[in-house]
Amino acid sequence: MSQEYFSPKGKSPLGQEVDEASDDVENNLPPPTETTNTVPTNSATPAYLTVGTGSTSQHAAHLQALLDHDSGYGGSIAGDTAASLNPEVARASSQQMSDLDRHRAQTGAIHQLWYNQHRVALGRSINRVVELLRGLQDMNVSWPAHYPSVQRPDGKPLTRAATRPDLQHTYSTADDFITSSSAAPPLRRAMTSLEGQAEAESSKAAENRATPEPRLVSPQIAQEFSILKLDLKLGSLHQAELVHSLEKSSIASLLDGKISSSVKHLLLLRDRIEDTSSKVLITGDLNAGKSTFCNALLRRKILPEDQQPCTSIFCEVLDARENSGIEEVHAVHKDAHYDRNDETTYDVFTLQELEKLVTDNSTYTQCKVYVRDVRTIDESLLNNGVVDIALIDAPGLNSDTTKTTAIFARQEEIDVVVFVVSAANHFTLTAKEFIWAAAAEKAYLFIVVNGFDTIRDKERCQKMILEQVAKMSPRTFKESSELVHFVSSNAIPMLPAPPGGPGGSGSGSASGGGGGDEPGDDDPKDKGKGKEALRDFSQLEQSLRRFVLEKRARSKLAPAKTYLTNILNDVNTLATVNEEVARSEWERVTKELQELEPLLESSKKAKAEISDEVNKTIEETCEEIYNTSRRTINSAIDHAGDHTHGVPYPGLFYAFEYAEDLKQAMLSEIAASVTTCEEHARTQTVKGVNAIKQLGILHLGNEYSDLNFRPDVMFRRKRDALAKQVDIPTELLDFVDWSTILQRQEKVAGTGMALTLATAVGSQMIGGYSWMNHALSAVRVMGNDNLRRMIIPGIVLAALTATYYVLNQIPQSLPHRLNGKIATQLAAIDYAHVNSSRIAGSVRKVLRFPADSLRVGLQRSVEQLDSRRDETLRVRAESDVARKYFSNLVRVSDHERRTVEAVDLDAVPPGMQPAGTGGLAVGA
Ligand SMILES: Nc1nc2c(ncn2[C@@H]2O[C@H](COP(=O)(O)OP(=O)(O)OP(=O)(O)O)[C@@H](O)[C@H]2O)c(=O)[nH]1
Repeated sequence: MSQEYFSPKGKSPLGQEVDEASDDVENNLPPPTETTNTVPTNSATPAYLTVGTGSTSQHAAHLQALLDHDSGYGGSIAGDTAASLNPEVARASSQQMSDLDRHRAQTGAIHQLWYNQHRVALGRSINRVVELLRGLQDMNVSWPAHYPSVQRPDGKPLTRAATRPDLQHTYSTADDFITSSSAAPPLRRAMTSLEGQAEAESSKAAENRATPEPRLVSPQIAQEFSILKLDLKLGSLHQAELVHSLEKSSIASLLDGKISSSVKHLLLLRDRIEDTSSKVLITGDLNAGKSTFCNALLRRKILPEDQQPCTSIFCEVLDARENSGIEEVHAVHKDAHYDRNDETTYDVFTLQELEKLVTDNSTYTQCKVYVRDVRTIDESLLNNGVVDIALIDAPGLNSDTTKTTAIFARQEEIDVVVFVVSAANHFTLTAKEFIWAAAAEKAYLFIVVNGFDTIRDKERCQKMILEQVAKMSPRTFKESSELVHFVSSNAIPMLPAPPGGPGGSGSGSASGGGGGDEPGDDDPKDKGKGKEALRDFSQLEQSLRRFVLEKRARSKLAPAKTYLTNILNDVNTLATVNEEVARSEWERVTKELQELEPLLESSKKAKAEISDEVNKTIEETCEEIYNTSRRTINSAIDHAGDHTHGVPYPGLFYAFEYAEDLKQAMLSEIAASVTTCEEHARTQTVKGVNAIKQLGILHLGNEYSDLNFRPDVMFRRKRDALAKQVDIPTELLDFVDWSTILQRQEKVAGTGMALTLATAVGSQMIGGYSWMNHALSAVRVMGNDNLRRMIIPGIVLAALTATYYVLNQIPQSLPHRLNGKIATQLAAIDYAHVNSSRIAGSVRKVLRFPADSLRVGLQRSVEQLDSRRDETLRVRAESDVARKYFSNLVRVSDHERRTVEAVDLDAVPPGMQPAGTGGLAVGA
């Protein structure tokens, strides 16, 4: 306990000098009219009230109440220890103090209540935002969230006149967005097809489609996003190139990663605001005096100071009470998660070994330095009785460490970032970069301009530094009197170290310059400077204490509030964009569906109708071809014997050859009729194919695949050769055309005996009965003798005549005779039917190809329309869910954002006076 180190005589641990310094400082205060201090200086009121240029009793009471209430140390005494420990003084003011105590307790309670309200409000907001983000993550899986894209492929920014739906940078707020979206063309997902494009597109299909233009955050929108902004500074690729190269799925997974880390961050923030400890990160340029500043805060030389860069690891200075009161160093192993109760995660060193430890950074990345703060709870930062504070001395910023420190600073457990800058060097580029980054994360920075003792023109230095601060962190500048301090850390005298502890030899720091007992300090000029430096430093300490303690709502809750506001802004922007996209997609697919439904119905109907029509066409064509072929072939068979086919009759001796030639000619003629039928069938087939093709083009358009029909290939195999295989042997009787002869005989009967005889002779050959009757009647007419004399020559004559006649009739009779035989044989094999069927069959086969193709095409078209409708329905359902989800998200995130914004951390708790710049201490 710090009280342990109080002088038994009631002296300050600093000795008389401190009292003097305080007195001197008080003497330097402006007249009471300017800074009303109603608290008597000899009261038990903290002596720090006398430090600075002015304060009010309310603020003193406020801080004291805060300390009393929060610390549980009751009316702990601060500042002027001589006065505070004087029992006389305490007794004299006991009555007055009891009122003051009550007031303090009251204001403390109010403050605590006020703080708790804010803490609970932000804690609940964090829970709700985590839920929102998890919901968004789920949604991002089923409906990959759209990142607005306004970047044109040609790099030119979009104008309002641009036809493509876009997002303008004016969409920074929901209201702006709505206004601009009403004027601008509707937003679309970059992957969404434009209006008029027939095909519906699902998220999945969209994923697979090539990205026509970047879908990522445009430079403008990128400005809008702070947390969900996708970090594209990867590799050597230029950001624009990277944007172009990313697919929707990649963006979705990048966003998912961002949301996950944001949820993690929020959970840590929640833990953090529930936690009563506070961490102060002390960072700055190399050799700016960070370690010296830390030591000055502790009033002990704990951390090594050197003119050359020496701090290479993060040193976290904690109250030794957190380590069972033991002062030691825990050097945390690389990659190990520090656990004080697990000694395998660290090595233990003494405080004296710290110097060696911080300069050797090969083994450890950070160390925990447990020290006993020798100061009182109202002076001490570590041992303040309210919250557990840890000071973290970071390595100096350089190109290697800046990123690490920036990451460190961004950690949610860092409540306050104290930036130490050398008064001589001002802000370096690295320092500026760091502050810019940190200012985005932490609402306020605490800036310590160190080494002020080395500056001659102090005013100019202050002016220049403040100008720089204004540019880098306007909010910090606005409260510069509280947040920007010009000090000389090495001028702060060290207190005696607690028994067994190092540092605090009672002298100033190594470089001297400050108070202490060192020789030379007797110089009144130096003494004056030392007191001035001490006063400035005390003011800094008070501000820092206020910043960490009194305003811990701000320092502790502000990061949570800032982060919540930022993430809710991002979520709101993202939700607004996606609601628009989902709505326009829903409208598009709904319209598309209205066109698709009747198209599908008519396609189905057309498919059935066309199928019937094509079947009918095929059947009719084939029937016509069959009938025509059969008629033609039959006719050819019937009339094959009507003429000699140009075959010359070579005479009796070649009658058999003649018959053979004739037969072939007749068969050829019949075969030719088959070819004619095939020709006809070919022509009809071409017509049929064309008719089907027309139907295909009409109903399927370009999708109808032409089968490249070649009519010349039809009927290549001569199946009609069958006719040539007809075997008809020529017989003698074939040469006699009995029917002709009989006709003739009937015409000439009774007119010539010779003919009658010849006929009779001939009839003998067939043994006809009627001829006998004729012969008997002739015998009766001529008498037996005459008959006997005539009979022989008559018979000869008749025979000769008949032979002559028959031989003469061959060219006329043979074709008929042969034709009859051929017809009989062809009828036996059903030649006409077989060929007609074959031809019609071929035609059917040929026509079936385009018909089947048409049917398949129509079926495919119906199926495609069907699946397009299903897909469109799916997209509509998806976008409907997305539309409702994002519209709700817009509302909820906006409401939540307002709830968070309503948590006014800067406001003064009700019933309490403002504790700002006019507070306990006025800045330098
Ligand atoms: N004149 C003067 N010198 C100072 C002041 N503060 C620190 N120094 C000196 O500056 C040098 C560097 O101080 P450190 O505290 O080691 O600086 P640091 O920023 O911790 O250094 P690294 O952590 O190594 O970057 C030391 O020699 C200090 O004595 C100051 O206010 N005035």
